[in-house]
Parts: sequence; structure tokens; C-alpha cells
Amino acid sequence: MTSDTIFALATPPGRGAIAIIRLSGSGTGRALETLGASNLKPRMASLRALGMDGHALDQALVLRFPAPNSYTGEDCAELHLHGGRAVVEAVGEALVTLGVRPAEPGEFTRRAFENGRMDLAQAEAVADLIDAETTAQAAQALGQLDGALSQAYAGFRRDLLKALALVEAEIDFPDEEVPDNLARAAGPVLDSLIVDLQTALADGRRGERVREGYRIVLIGETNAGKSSLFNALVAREAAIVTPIAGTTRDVLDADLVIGGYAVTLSDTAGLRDSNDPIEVEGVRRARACAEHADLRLWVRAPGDPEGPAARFARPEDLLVLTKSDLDRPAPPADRHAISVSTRTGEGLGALHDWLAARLATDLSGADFPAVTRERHRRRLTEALASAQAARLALEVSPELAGDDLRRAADSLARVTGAIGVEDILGEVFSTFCIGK
Ligand SMILES: Nc1nc2c(c(=O)[nH]1)N(C=O)[C@@H](CNc1ccc(C(=O)N[C@@H](CCC(=O)O)C(=O)O)cc1)CN2
Ligand SMILES: Nc1nc2c(ncn2[C@@H]2O[C@H](COP(=O)(O)OP(=O)(O)OP(=O)(O)O)[C@@H](O)[C@H]2O)c(=O)[nH]1
Ligand SMILES: [Mg+2]
Repeated sequence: MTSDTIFALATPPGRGAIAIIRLSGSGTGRALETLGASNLKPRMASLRALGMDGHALDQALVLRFPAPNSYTGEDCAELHLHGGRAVVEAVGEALVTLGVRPAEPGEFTRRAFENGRMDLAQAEAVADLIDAETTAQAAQALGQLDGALSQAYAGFRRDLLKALALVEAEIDFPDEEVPDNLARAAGPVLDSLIVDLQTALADGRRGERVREGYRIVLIGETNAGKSSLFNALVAREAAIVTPIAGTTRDVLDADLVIGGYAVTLSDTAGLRDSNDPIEVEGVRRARACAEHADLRLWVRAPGDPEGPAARFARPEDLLVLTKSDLDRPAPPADRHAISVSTRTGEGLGALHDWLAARLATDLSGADFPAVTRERHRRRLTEALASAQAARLALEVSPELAGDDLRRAADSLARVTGAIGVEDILGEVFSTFCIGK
């Protein structure tokens, strides 16, 4: 297969100490020669004076990675340039003159996938690793890049194909003597696969929560101290605080990192009945936001009534008793509570530690590597439904069971890109940055 030779800036655009342009494709070697980079030892950095038509371009470190031992599996090269805009631009123009074209977003990794260097789940891991801003996100992406998720999906598919082989054997060579032979042989394989798929899916969406951020929402009566606590947790005066009840109207989001996990914290309007249409809308938004939270902090000040917030709160919400510098009412016997004061800072460390522990419990390890994307979840859910249908059909018709098993195997194959994936490639690679 011959494809265009492509190039892209692999480092962030703008001024920097060093800028790396990478190339991939069969025209790589010729382009390097023309620019003055010859006699390169594979995978070794060499200093070369690059130029074009007698114009000096840069003194650069150049590496070439002959196919197939490269990131994309094609002939590749890297030009480690001085990181000035003019240098990068001039080298880019020279490459275009030589027939090398700028890469599309994700095109290097797409080529790596198309050349069998990695599967789709691993390609997505590359994008996640580049986007990772917390240690948990990076660790999760790295596990996926190593193939942990791919291997788990491949294991499911192997079980399906095993069951399918038994079913097909039964169709081709019906065993008259033992009519329920098939159900006996393939049934246990399918039963355990169904349990495995259910376990993989029943993960509380922890993979997606690590990637996208765990949602914590502050709820409470007006004036309970929600916005003060919000500001203390995000360590800046992001929300307006006043002694006037009903100060906050909009939902205010802030991203922070707690214990290595990405968290989106939301401050909301105090819950109370009101005739003011603006406040009514604020309260509606507060409730809607709380519905989608992974964790809600019920913020209560001394003397707060058993009002709308108390009625809205759930047993699993963390009760945060505020303004401990003013008063310390006895915490209720039926739930855990943490007392804090944003005025003195008391209890804020304990609250932070409690949250970090809760995040670790909710988001870290189970037996199965995290399902990290909705795309995977959709396909696993389809595969489970088909496997369950096959399990039922097993008792009735090997032909029907075979159809269901093939459908299930197909759904799994689409996660890793083992078959028929042209239509999903756009979905996967369009979100990449250029140069990856
Ligand atoms: N300078 C530089 N740093 C980088 C990359 C790169 O492309 N260039 N990477 C890019 O994402 C990552 C490393 N990933 C890579 C993966 C495979 C190969 C590669 O050439 N593989 C060959 C040879 C393996 C070997 O030497 O053992 C192969 O698998 O055949 C290179 C980088 C992160 N750091
Ligand atoms: N003494 C003391 N006052 C506090 C503390 N936390 C908040 N306050 C005061 O309580 C009042 C209300 O605080 P906010 O943080 O605006 O309360 P809120 O829950 O966001 O209120 P709404 O937005 O109206 O729902 C302000 O006057 C704060 O200064 C605290 O820990 N100690
Ligand atoms: Mg407020």
C-alpha cells in the first residue's frame, strides 16, 4: 500500500527551545536527502545542516526510523529543530515543495492502526495520554496503551468464538444420540462470558469518570456557606459570597484535582421556595445538577431549618457542617458529618482527605480494567444482549444461537477494530491533535 508522505509539528505550536517535525511515508528518505540529511543510522540522532535550494534552514538533530520499525510502521523521521516560528515555517514550506503534505489530526496514529501497530482501543489510549492532566488519567491511559483493555476484550471474543465453534459443529454434525449435547457444552462457556460482561459493565462508569472528571455538587439552604466552601476548595474567590440569602443563582463549575483524580466541583443556588423567577430557575438548575452528581455535599450551617435542602438530601450525601467557628451543633447520629469553618480553615484538611479516600474507593481498581469510553460501553452492552439471546436460543435452535453469537462477536470486534471499522474510524481519530 502506498500512501502520501505526511508531516506535522509534533510539539506545541509557538516559540520554544526545540520543535519536532515528524514525517511518515515512503517519500521520507528522499525528502531527508534533499534537505541535506543523508547517511543517517537508523534510530540514531545525527546533527545535520538542513537547507533547500542553497538556503540554510537550520542545524538540526535528525532521526530516521526505517519501516517497519517505527511508530506508524512506515518510513518515519524526526527533525529536532530550533523552536522558532520562522524555522518551523520554513522547514514546513520546504517539505510541501518536496511533495510532503501536512497531516490530518490523528493521521500518524491512524496509520499505526492501519498497519497493525496497535488496535483501536490503544489508539484511543494515545489520545487520552496526551489529554491526561491527572496522574489517574495518565495511569489509566497507559494501562490501555499497554493493551490491558484490548486483551480483556479479546478474551471475551475468544469465548464467543469458542461457543460459536461448538454451535457450528452441532449444525454440521448433528448428534442424534445426545440432543442436548450442545447446550451442555456451549452453555457454561456462555454463562461465564455473560457474567464477565456484566461485571465489566457494572463498574460504576469509573473509567469514564476518571477521564471526564468526577462530579461533586454542593447543595444546601441559602446562606449555608456553599460558595465559601467552594472558594476554599478551589483556592480562589471564584464565587460571589455575601450575607444575603440567595446570592448564588447560576451553577458555577470549577475543575480541580483531588488525590490525583480530576474533579468537577459545582456550586449551586441555595434550595428554598421563592417567588422570584430568577431564583426559581436557579433552584431548578441546582436540583438538576445534583441529580447528575457522583457525590453531593449537603452543606449545613448551625441553625439551618429542616427545609427544602433537608428534604432533598439523601442518606448517601456527605453532610458538611459549616461555620464551626460560630457554633458546633451535635452531628446527627444517623450519618457521617465533617465540621468545617472557612473562616478559620478548621476541618478543611479533613474534608479534603475524606474526599480523596472516597475518590480512591469509587474510582480505583477492580478486577477488570476500566471501560473508558461510551463507545466501548455501547458495544459491550450490545454484545451482552446478543450473548444472552444466544444463551436462550441454544436450547431451541443452533442456527439462531449461531446468528446471535456472530452478532456478539461483531460488537466486540468493533471496539478494538478487529473487523469492519471504516465507519468508526472517523469517530475515533477526528478528536486527535495534529501530529499524533
Ligand atoms: N521523539 C519521540 N518520542 C516519543 C515518540 C516519538 O514518536 N518520538 N512516541 C510516539 O508516540 C512515544 C513513544 N512511542 C513509540 C512507539 C514506537 C516507536 C517505534 O519506533 N517502534 C519500533 C521500534 C521499537 C524498538 O526500538 O524496540 C517498533 O515497534 O518496531 C517509537 C516510539 C513517546 N515518545
Ligand atoms: N463565621 C463564618 N461565616 C461564614 C462561614 N462560611 C460562610 N460564612 C458566611 O455566611 C454567609 C453566606 O455564605 P455563602 O458562602 O455566600 O453561602 P451560600 O450557601 O453560598 O449562600 P447562597 O448562595 O445564598 O445559597 C456569608 O456572609 C459568609 O461570609 C464560616 O465558616 N464561618
Ligand atoms: Mg452561594
